[in-house]
Amino acid sequence: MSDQHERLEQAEEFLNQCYSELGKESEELLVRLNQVKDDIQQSGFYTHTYEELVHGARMAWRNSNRCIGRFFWETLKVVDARECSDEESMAIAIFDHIKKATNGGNIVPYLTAFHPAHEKGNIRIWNHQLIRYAGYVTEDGTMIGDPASVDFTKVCQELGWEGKGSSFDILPLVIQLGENPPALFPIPEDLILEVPLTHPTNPSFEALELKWYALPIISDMKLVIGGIEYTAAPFNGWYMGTEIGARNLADTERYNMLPRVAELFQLDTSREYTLWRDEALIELNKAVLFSFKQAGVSIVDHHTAAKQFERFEKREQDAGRNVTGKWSWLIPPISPATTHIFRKGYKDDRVYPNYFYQPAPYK
Ligand code: HEM
Ligand SMILES: N=C(Nc1cccc(CNC[C@@H]2CCCN2)c1)c1cccs1
Repeated sequence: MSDQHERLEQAEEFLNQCYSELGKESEELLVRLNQVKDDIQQSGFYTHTYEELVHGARMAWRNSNRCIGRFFWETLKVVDARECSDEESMAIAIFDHIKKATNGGNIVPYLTAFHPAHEKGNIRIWNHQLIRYAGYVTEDGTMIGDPASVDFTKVCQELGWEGKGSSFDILPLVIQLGENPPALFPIPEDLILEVPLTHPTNPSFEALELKWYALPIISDMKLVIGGIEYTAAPFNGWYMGTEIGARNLADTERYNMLPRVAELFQLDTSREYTLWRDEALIELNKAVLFSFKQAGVSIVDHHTAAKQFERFEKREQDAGRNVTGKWSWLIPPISPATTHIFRKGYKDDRVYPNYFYQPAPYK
């Protein structure tokens, strides 16, 4: 099938569902379908109305099989940045996204949509997340910062960026428009909200000098709505505590903090069966949730998140829609069997609109 015919099919499927969910009259839908059919036959492309873009981005979140946070899918705010045609105006739109989404700690889920593929040049944001810590391997092979960022940190250095060399250097924004060379923008420090980590009952915890950033904002996925591909559409939510406490700071191939936490709590690390790793994990996750709450920064624990997901499942059933999911991502990394998710099966079917991985623009 030609990609024009394919795009028309995807457009019709999306518009039918979108207009039905928005309760629009069939007359309005028919007019729109004819217009889109003409546009695609003329140019192989069509442009979403703002309303279609907003609802499409929300549907894509609702269809994200790996996301436990989908209860809030209808609250996603969408900024239309499709007019941005140069790297500077994109950087400004991205800084504006960070500011509005952070909202002093009371995080608001936002998505900013830059112009889709097919128009002007293909836009890519090279960052995995807009706010993330750098990773360095020193000459003697020691690791500083986030090991997950080592490759991207090297790319930023090759583009002329110089980090301070600390464990928590915020990486610059890297934007590429079409075949232009990538443009590099340090993120203004006053836009970055961070939470220093303390423990509710162990005051010596702060000696670890740990912190994490408040705003998780994914910037390397592609939003596909009705056959139109938004290759730069950064979106943020708030963190689930385990992402920071059970993975980012705990994984041996990330900040690998469990031995240091065990030492602080004087746990017996001589044998696995003392479950010192598990105890250190719980203390670290308690510290993350406690610190974010203390700082007035939105975060959700994995038990509450699972309960919200259960309410999402019920509401989707009531709406006559099947809930698709990827079990291995939906269960939390600690105490998974204490959630209802553990005992359920989910079909990992691909439903559109949705968010997708795309090849790294550098390597
Ligand atoms: C509002 C609070 C939210 C919470 C607490 C939340 C929670 C999560 C968690 C814990 C994951 C698994 C991440 C991992 O294990 O690396 C995830 C995945 C995902 N979420 Fe959400 N989410 C939220 C909002 C959003 C929003 C606003 C969107 C998009 C509009 C979204 C789309 C996704 C997608 C596409 C994935 C899969 C990412 C991948 O495959 O790597 N989520 N979410
Ligand atoms: N809370 C969040 N966490 C999240 C969501 C999507 C993707 C990610 C990052 N996932 C990739 C990492 C690295 C491999 C496995 N997990 C985190 C959100 C980020 C943006 C919106 S919600």
